[in-house]
Amino acid sequence: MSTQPVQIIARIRPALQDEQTDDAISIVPIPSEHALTAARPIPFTSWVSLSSTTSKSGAAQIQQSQTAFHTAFDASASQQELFDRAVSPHLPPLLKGHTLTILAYGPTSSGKTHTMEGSSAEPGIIPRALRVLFEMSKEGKQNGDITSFEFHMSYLELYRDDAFDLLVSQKTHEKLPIRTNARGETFVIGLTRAPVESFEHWTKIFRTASQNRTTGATLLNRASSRSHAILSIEVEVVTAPTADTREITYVGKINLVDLAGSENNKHTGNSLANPARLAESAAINKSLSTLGQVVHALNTGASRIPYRDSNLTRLLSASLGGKAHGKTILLCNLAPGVKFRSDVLNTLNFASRTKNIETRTVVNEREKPAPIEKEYPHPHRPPQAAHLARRASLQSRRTSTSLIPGPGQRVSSYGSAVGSSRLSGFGFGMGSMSMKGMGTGGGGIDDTELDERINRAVEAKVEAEVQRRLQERDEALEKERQLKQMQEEQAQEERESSVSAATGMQIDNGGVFVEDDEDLIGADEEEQQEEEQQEEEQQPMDIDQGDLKVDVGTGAVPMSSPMKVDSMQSSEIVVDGGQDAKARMEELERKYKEHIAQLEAQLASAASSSDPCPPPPGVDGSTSLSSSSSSLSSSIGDSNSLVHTPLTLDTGLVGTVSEVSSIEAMSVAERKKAGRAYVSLARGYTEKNDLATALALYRHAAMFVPDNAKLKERIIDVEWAVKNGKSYLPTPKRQHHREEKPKRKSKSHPHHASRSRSSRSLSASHVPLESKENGENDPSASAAQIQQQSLKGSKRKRSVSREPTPADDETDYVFIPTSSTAGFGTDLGNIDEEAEVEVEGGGEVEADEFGTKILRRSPKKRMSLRSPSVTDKRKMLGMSLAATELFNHGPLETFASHGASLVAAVGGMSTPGGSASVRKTRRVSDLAGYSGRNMEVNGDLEGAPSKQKRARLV
Ligand SMILES: Nc1ncnc2c1ncn2[C@@H]1O[C@H](COP(=O)(O)OP(=O)(O)OP(=O)(O)O)[C@@H](O)[C@H]1O
Repeated sequence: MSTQPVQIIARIRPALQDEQTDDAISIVPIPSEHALTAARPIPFTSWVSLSSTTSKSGAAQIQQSQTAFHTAFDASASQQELFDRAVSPHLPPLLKGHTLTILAYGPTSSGKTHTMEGSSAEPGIIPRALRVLFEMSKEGKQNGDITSFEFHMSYLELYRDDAFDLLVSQKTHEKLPIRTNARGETFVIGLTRAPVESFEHWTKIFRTASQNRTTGATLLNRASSRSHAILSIEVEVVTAPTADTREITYVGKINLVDLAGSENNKHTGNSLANPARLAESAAINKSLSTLGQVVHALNTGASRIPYRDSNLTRLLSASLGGKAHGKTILLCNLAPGVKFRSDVLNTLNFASRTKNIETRTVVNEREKPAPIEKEYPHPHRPPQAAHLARRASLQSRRTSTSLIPGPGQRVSSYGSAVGSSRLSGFGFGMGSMSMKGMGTGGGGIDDTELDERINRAVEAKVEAEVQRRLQERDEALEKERQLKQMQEEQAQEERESSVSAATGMQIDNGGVFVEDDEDLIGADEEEQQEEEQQEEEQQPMDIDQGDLKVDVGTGAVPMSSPMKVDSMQSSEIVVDGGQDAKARMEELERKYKEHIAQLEAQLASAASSSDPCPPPPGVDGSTSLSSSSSSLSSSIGDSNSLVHTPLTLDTGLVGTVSEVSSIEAMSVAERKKAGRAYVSLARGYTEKNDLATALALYRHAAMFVPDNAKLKERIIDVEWAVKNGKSYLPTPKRQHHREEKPKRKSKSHPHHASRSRSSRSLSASHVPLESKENGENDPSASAAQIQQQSLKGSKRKRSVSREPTPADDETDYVFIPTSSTAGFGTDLGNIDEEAEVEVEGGGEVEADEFGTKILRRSPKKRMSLRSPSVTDKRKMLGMSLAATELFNHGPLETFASHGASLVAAVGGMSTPGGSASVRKTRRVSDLAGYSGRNMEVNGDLEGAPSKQKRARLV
């Protein structure tokens, strides 16, 4: 591919009327010796000499400049002479697929428009070139060299750097978008591409279009062009086939650019009085400045050519520099006179830089595809066919760089342009075209395809943008959701804390729990944790947004209606489900009390009879819990709805079918809890020496934990004692301090104080069972005494007067309720403070940090402190509510396995608290069975009775 420099041509116009003539600018032919003696002939023929001038002070204002031009025309040169010497020689190649670009450059009023367009009397380069092109085409057709030819034209102006279609009426034309594709090819979207039938036809179109161009009057030019005008003529010529070649289609193009002139506002008279004119001037000068920068960058070999800095340079990029192809002529119009000296100097400098720019010569041709491809489809294509096909493919590829579309679909609004269409693209470069014949030739890009490509590209970009925004929105929503979830979790934790506080259940370092028969059931620390975890997983109880939904796992009886728990209430659960719920709770409480009273009556009856567990009223002996016909579970609830079939387990225990099935449905943790509850209850009877009842309860406990060896041994021991009429008292339980769990969540809450008080109320409810019947050892009474004493003392350290009781010899530890004599409801007001309490009269009372005081009679034995986990508390609450619900509505099967044990455990400890003062807090927590389990004063039930134990028992 050959290259060629930009042709630099100068033309100085004659002085106009009223213009002074001087010799400031002169054209001097280059002496022959300069041109011919050089080793390489100098292609320039003329020098344009700019004489120096001096100011009044004598200093040189403008240095003399001599710029060599390929061709220079003085004021005497006619339009015809200019055309013949500078343009005409370059036209024939257009019919062979070449591209020619002519740029008219120079200051305003230097004769650019005159040179390009001219007048009817003195036509300029454009009409002359068109006439010649038509004539050559016709001549070629006449002599048979050309089969056919077609002309198309487009005409646009860049007004203030915006493109407007001059083939559209100025009233309706609108700014057209200019696009540059990935290959750096620039085109104008929607530009009309009008077919031209003849030179006359073209003249008519062009004349009308030129009237659409924006012009304005300045001091220098009454019809000054205010825009850059670009006329593009495409010439498609189909040559006739010869003996050696087939039919070839050439697509040549000539771009004729009439640039607006650089303006000196001092000379043109543009002022603030006419801001629009100033803006036009600024736009013109800016675009020309960018053009100069582009030329300078090309000259200096800069890595970046600022084509994109203006639409003018974008559109001229195909004619200037790197990717430019075709021949480019820079026609520098010069104006005479001192007045134009500086503008002329700038033009000369521009020309001087431009002449070093080279463009590539590219021929845009397309040979008619050989039909052989159809006759010899691949892979059986003969060598000749393959060669032709490859050649055609290469041609197509070469022409596929074209941005000039084929016949457009859009009908031009240009009146006389019959069959005209809107160009969807516009380009300058050689070979940058795909003409009408391209479609049949299979190469190039036609209008439709180009539009489709553009649409696809735009759609892809739009889609990508939409996707990006959607993703951003999704991310924002996800963040919002996560934030909301975090807030909900936080709120729920606070609610749980509040609920725990309301029920008297501590989340952190809760109340004191005395380890009872855990060892009997086998709940060591590790197992406890595992159990809690299991509970966490199995426990579907959910506290959400104030709705307390209770489900107690496998033995679950969901609440028929979620109750709102108002966490703001302390000391007791306040059912915030309206008056109905409140009434229902009161009804449940009433029924609960009735059952407690009933149970106590049964127990009292059992104690006075030989049957340790007499059936409740209305229940016959078949509904037994044990072989001794105890019917504790059946005594609770409506027994008529049960099928009580005695069932003997391998433990020797008997339960009902329904109860066994319910037990089977329970989780391991639930079974253990139920077992512990029964063991606790049994212990109470053991300590009352009601061994028959205790045995029945132990056996029933074994139904829940049939594999517990310790429990089996306990049963054997008790059976032995019953059988032999001996008393039996379990060895005091080994005590140990269970490590308190770290706080799960400790959040600052305004109700912490009340929460603590409520928890202490629960702690105060931890009254040992043995105190029930032992008046002297009644912890309530003791607590009253101690409390009265403690109130007299200091907050931090008080002396407590307490007389040793006989029971102290048997019971190692006594719980001292600190809240009230009844153990519930009344706060002392000083229980927030940790206190050490000295016990007068032997022993000492310790208080945990929550105020629950423990009388330690023997320093050898200590209480075991354990805090319930959150899971415990949840379950406690859930089970208690479920049990309460079961009282009223639930199936007895479930209640028999859950509620019976719970209520039974509660029944053994309720009396000390005083039923009259039972509050909801107590009711709920007690119903959970937790209090009964943990309040038990222990004996050590580890292992089978030793010989010493047996001896003692005997
Ligand atoms: N070679 C010439 N012979 C006679 N008159 C000329 C010649 N060149 C220019 N003129 C006259 O000079 C005046 C200005 O010319 P023209 O409008 O072509 O300048 P221009 O460079 O196009 O100005 P602008 O940049 O402001 O559009 C016109 O009246 C035109 O007829």
